[in-house]
Amino acid sequence: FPRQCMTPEILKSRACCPSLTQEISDPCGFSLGRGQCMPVTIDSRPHGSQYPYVGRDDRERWPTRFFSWTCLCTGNFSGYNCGACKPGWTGGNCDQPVLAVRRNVLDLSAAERLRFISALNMAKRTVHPVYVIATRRYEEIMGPGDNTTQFENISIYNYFVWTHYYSVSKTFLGAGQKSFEAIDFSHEGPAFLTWHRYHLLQLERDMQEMLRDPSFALPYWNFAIGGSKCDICSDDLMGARSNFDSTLISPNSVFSQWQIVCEHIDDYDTLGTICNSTEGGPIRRNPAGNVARPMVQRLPEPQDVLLCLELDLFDTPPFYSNSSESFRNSVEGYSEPSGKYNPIVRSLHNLAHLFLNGTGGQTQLSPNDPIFVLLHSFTDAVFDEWLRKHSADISLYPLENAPIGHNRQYNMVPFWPPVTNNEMFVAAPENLGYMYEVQWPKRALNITEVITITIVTALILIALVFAFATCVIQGRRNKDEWNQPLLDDQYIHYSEEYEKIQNATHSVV
Ligand SMILES: O=C1C=c2cc(C(=O)O)[nH]c2=CC1=O
Repeated sequence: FPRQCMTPEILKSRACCPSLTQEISDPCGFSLGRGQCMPVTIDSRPHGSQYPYVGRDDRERWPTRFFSWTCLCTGNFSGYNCGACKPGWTGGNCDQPVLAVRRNVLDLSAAERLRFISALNMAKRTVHPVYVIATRRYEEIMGPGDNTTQFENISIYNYFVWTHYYSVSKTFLGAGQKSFEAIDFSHEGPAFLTWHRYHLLQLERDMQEMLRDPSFALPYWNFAIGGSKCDICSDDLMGARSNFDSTLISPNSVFSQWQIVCEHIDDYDTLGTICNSTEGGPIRRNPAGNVARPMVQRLPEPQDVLLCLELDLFDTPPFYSNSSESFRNSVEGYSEPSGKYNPIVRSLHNLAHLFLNGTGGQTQLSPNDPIFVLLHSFTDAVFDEWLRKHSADISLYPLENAPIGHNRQYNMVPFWPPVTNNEMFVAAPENLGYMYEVQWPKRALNITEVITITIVTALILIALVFAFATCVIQGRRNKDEWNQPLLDDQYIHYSEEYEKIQNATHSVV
């Protein structure tokens, strides 16, 4: 939540509507016509049966356990106090369009690579200018004393890690009780794509602000290249493998110095606490090194992307990790790329995570490895291509009965101000101020097409051979017919000459 809202008084008031001017009684830039303080709207439709509790988790009916009033901004204004612009707009009045172009990280020049890595490193070291994180559940958020609350500052990049952690953490059911595990506000459901889209957009916008460059764009990693080589694991990009420890990053990369957050998952679950901003151990990464699971030692194939793009339905009941014929479940990677659910399969996004075999392969920790940013940028590019290719309408996104957090109108956890899944189910270039520069692979032919083309080619060849043979034979015949009279003429001619000579010879003799 915004730092400004974390005083005991504002928490108790249940309204987080900061002022944009210095005037306390002017919430949300109201006097400037930018917005006003309004009640939060929440999704009240039924969710799937996977989560059986009511009132046990702060993330239910998000964000109303904490706040029921928020800034609602007008026109192109947005943000926690309506001081920012909607994605795609910039300038003091948010009336200038801007488009960030997300490119293949391998296409960046040496200077662009350096700039991107330095920007990530700066985000890792810069305190988030707006948001602070809760380190306790709501029940324990106040104190110690009357004047404090359990919130901490965090860096821009670690905030990106923390929001992912918070969305996937288990439900604490009480001391000594096992936490409830079958809950995930950002995976295994339709919100997987919309949630991660907003997650990236938030980081991109935070970095744009940090760099004062509204056109800064996150690049992507096309992980669908097959084989077992991590092509972005070089020291000028995400860091090569260390020569000293094969599960660490080379000391020549700045990422070898990054320390991860949220690594004590078991402690949080047992104590009922929440990950804080304390940094700990290094990023671990061992691409293609999971010898116990040969299936995750290879990256997805280019054709896998094309297969999932063919699926017409965005998601299918039960809108979960066992959905079949679902574009979302295929690109997320719990089914075969062509849509068939298979419990032992890991494909596309999941396979890319598991291939990394380390920090980037564990859901509660994965964004600590900056490869996460590039991996999800490509996953989002596939989502955007699917939206475009199928001219997708919001009616394809389930309104109800998806797992908790995944219904169309649910406010994505833990983002503030509230933003629904609905709002991210739109084509990015026209609505969100960014686009992808991607060369999609060419479609491979299916078996019927291969057989048809082989037969047609064979028939054409036979026809050509036949036509050629006919021409040759015809040519010979014609040649005979043309030559015959000439020979005959000549023969007669020579015969006559010969006879004349013979006669002359005889008369001489
Ligand atoms: O970070 C992630 C790690 C994952 C591992 C799997 C899996 O299929 O086992 N899925 C994951 C998603 C992640 O986001």
